Amino acid sequence: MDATTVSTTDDIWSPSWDDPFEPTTDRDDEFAELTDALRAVQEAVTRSRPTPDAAGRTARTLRDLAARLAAFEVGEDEQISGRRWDLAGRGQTLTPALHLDEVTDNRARGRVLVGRFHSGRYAMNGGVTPLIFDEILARLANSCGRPWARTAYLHVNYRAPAPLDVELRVEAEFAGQDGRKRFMRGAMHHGDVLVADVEGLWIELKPEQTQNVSLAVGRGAEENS
Ligand SMILES: CCCCCCCC/C=C\CCCCCCCC(=O)SCCNC(=O)CCNC(=O)[C@H](O)C(C)(C)COP(=O)(O)OP(=O)(O)OC[C@H]1O[C@@H](n2cnc3c(N)ncnc32)[C@H](O)[C@@H]1OP(=O)(O)O
Repeated sequence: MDATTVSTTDDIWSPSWDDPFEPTTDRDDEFAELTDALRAVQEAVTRSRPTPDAAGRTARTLRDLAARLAAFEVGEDEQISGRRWDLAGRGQTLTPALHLDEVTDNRARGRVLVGRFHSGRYAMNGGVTPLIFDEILARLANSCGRPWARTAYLHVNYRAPAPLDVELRVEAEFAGQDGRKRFMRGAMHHGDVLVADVEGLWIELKPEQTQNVSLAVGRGAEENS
């Protein structure tokens, strides 16, 4: 079968794959594998032009997987996604996987490669650049045991289109502190080309600001009703 032929036969779309919910012992980092696979699905869906039949079958498979994972649902403080600090991408798939090579108390360096899933037509989508900057600046702002701080602003300058499928270098610098305010700077390069730069402000949270804001919003709504 050549690469342009789309097969809708059952041997392709009902593969005899391992049941992912059967316990196995031969994988050393199953959750990392799960998020890598999810990224692969995001990329493959974006790159494909399936027949309606193939799209429908794939959708049913994905919905089935979502329903089966729902059996393992936990609260946000117990979830793994976003909290795997040891992994590029932290076990989440919203932000492209950022490989951090260095984080000190005042500098951070990393690498990222984005595919067509994050494309804004032949170059990185403009909303993705702040996601990557937020990731590296937040990691630096909150590094070395500093109390938690949240983003107050990110000012991004887009200097050149960011190419897809090549490694981009991302750097961050702790530019200064004034009380609870932490001033951050960052830049993204492709080779020698400056793709974007950023200034950001992080504000150290007061203890009451580290609570679950969704619950606070819910309480407010009840009180107001
Ligand atoms: C337990 C939580 C932990 C969270 C952190 C996780 C980090 C994990 C690390 C790595 C992960 C990788 C990636 C994940 C990223 C996650 C982090 C985000 O993206 S956070 C989501 C987006 N940001 C928000 O949702 C903030 C929403 N805004 C607020 O909550 C408040 O505005 C807050 C806390 C930022 C400030 O509110 P106030 O009431 O505490 O502060 P006031 O007293 O108004 O201001 C303090 C000083 O800051 C200045 N300021 C505040 N906002 C400013 C602004 N926008 N521009 C300029 N100055 C501002 C003020 O003028 C003031 O300055 P003067 O002390 O008078 O000199």
